Amino acid sequence: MLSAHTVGDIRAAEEALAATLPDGELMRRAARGLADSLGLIPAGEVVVCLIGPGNNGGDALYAATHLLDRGVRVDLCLLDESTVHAEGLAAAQAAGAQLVKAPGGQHWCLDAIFGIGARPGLTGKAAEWESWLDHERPYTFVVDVPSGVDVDGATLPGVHIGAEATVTFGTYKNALLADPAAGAAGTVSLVDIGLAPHLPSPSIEAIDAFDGHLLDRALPDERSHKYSRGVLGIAAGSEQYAGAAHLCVAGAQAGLAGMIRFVGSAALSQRVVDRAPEVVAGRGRVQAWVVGPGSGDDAESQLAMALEDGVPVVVDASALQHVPDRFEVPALLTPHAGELAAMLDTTREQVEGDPLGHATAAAQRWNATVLLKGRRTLVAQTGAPTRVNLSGSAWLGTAGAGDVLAGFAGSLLAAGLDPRDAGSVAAYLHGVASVQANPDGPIVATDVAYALPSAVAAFVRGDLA
Ligand SMILES: NC(=O)C1=CN([C@@H]2O[C@H](COP(=O)(O)OP(=O)(O)OC[C@H]3O[C@@H](n4cnc5c(N)ncnc54)[C@H](OP(=O)(O)O)[C@@H]3O)[C@@H](O)[C@H]2O)[C@@H](O)CC1
Ligand SMILES: Nc1ncnc2c1ncn2[C@@H]1O[C@H](COP(=O)(O)OP(=O)(O)O)[C@@H](O)[C@H]1O
Repeated sequence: MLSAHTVGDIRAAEEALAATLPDGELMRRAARGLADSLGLIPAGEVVVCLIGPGNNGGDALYAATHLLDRGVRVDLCLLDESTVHAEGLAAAQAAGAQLVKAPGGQHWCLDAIFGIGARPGLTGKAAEWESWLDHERPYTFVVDVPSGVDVDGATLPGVHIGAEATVTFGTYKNALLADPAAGAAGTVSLVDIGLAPHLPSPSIEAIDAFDGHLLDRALPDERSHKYSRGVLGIAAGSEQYAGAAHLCVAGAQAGLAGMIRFVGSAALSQRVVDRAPEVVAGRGRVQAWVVGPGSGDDAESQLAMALEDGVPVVVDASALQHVPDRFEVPALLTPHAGELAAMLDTTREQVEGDPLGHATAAAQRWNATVLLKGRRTLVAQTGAPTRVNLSGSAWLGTAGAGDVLAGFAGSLLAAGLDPRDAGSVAAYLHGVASVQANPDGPIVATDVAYALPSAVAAFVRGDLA
């Protein structure tokens, strides 16, 4: 699991760690790690370092001494000569760095304007540097966090640096994992400065290939039978969106439940069973429900029916318009940004501008786990670190992919995972399966469903690493 922490928690941990170390040791570790991560810059090239007033600038100045040692040339632009990290500047200049008035002509750039001490938005000279970057597009590395982003909120309230790569220290920051800020960071690498023992529980987590154990308690064993593995009820699809029923069932069949019951019109049920003969049509006892994919006008009555059973429920698509005031059963709501905007009576742009804030608010508002779909899908639940999904690619933005996800998540819920694990593991494996189905190329939602069972197996075996 990758984890991110808030600025307040990082500062407290850095203080505790620094108290155990000689003066300046933390910055030396950061600078060494940063320089190692800049190995891509060939000797003889010129890198322009944009240096701000704090320790973030200090890190870059000490890293510059290592770059100069291996033959990279370094130009320094100072935001303010009177507040720059003086020892760092002296060290960089002694090693051969040149002061320049403004960036110009360099093909490589290091953003060390602000780190975790930043207020969001760049103005003045820093904003002028950003327009140069935007125009000239040198290959840009960021030190710790892209300058100008909202580090904890992961939003982009004003002018900010956008980069190819970010080198961060100690732990991830919210802005490096969650969108839209994560989109400005490029590829992120983490330098270990010894902070881990001093960090509290994270603000954000991301499942990775080593988290297959999350499925352990929902796996079948030799004593299992179809009922003990969990039965999933699905109320999905309609005359207008018959395909959603098939896709939701296909997603569910790739999960861990032992059986699926489908509830819908006689004609639709017949079509579902024709395609998936393992599915049982009609109501019966279930351990979880999925309601809403393609349900259209039937969504309200289907959700009421599912809630009567008092079991965990996945609420998707049209059923999201009919959620109760507060959920009394474990609930996983799976909106995309447009659907969450309608639920919260705001706009899609507002949700996309602050997914973390809106997903968290919705989780609190409805007493539910909220899985907000997008490039970086979030799974928010009050009182627990929000999970962000890092797997998948833009090819997954294809019709019906959400229906597959809802069915798959429901199947994990029926098999015994809680809504947060069910939603976040489902999003992770859905992304993995989409890439495995056709790396770097087009896919349809059915391809994702067909690739899921082997993604599940590889995750459980630890073979995705
Ligand atoms: N702590 C440690 O032990 C370690 C820390 N490390 C490194 O230190 C970094 C944090 O350093 P830092 O605390 O000095 O903050 P940093 O972001 O460099 O600058 C803050 C200054 O910028 C100013 N300012 C901010 N926003 C602004 C704006 N929009 N426009 C204009 N001005 C603005 C702000 O002004 P103020 O808000 O006070 O008015 C203040 O003067 C961290 O990211 C990592 O790189 C590593 O070495 C590992 C060990
Ligand atoms: N740019 C993207 N990168 C990665 N995943 C994406 C991207 N855009 C959409 N997705 C994923 O694709 C799926 C789309 O679901 P949804 O919007 O509900 O589509 P549908 O209603 O057609 O099923 C979600 O899992 C979402 O996270």
